[in-house]
Amino acid sequence: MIDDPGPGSHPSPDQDSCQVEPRPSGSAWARKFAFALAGLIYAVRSQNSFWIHLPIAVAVIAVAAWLQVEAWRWCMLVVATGMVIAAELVNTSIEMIVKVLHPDHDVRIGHALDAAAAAVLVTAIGAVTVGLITLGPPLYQWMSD
Ligand SMILES: Nc1ncnc2c1ncn2[C@@H]1O[C@H](COP(=O)(O)OP(=O)(O)OP(=O)(O)O)[C@@H](O)[C@H]1O
Repeated sequence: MIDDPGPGSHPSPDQDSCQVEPRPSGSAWARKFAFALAGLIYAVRSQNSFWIHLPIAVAVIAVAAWLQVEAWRWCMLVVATGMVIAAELVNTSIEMIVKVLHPDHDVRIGHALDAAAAAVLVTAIGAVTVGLITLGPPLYQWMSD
């Protein structure tokens, strides 16, 4: 029987083969969720970018709740905010993998890291645009009342 290393630990190369895995059971799904949650917690604690993203996300959610916006506005805000956080997680993952696998300076690695950072920037610009379009009119309405 293979020891379960738990979230935050990783299988050795011989365990990490390309065999077709059996359908995950309930506890296997719980383990997958625990690994993902561990990754989220680690990224938030180690990346100062999240110290900007998360307060903004909380503020947007608070304003939307306070204004009691319609469901479609909630959907837009949740998707836009989720995309920024997801892009930041992928960017964090790429940065950390590069630091382990290729810590030496390489122009191609630089381009790859820049592209990953650009993905975060693009989603952030999109999220700001969505925020203005979805929260702007209800905020204006509230100020006019
Ligand atoms: N190994 C490398 N080779 C070439 N360029 C690199 C390399 N590592 C970093 N860079 C350049 O430095 C930039 C910043 O990379 P880095 O991984 O330090 O991002 P950061 O967001 O500043 O990291 P941190 O999370 O440590 O604050 C990259 O976008 C890239 O242009």
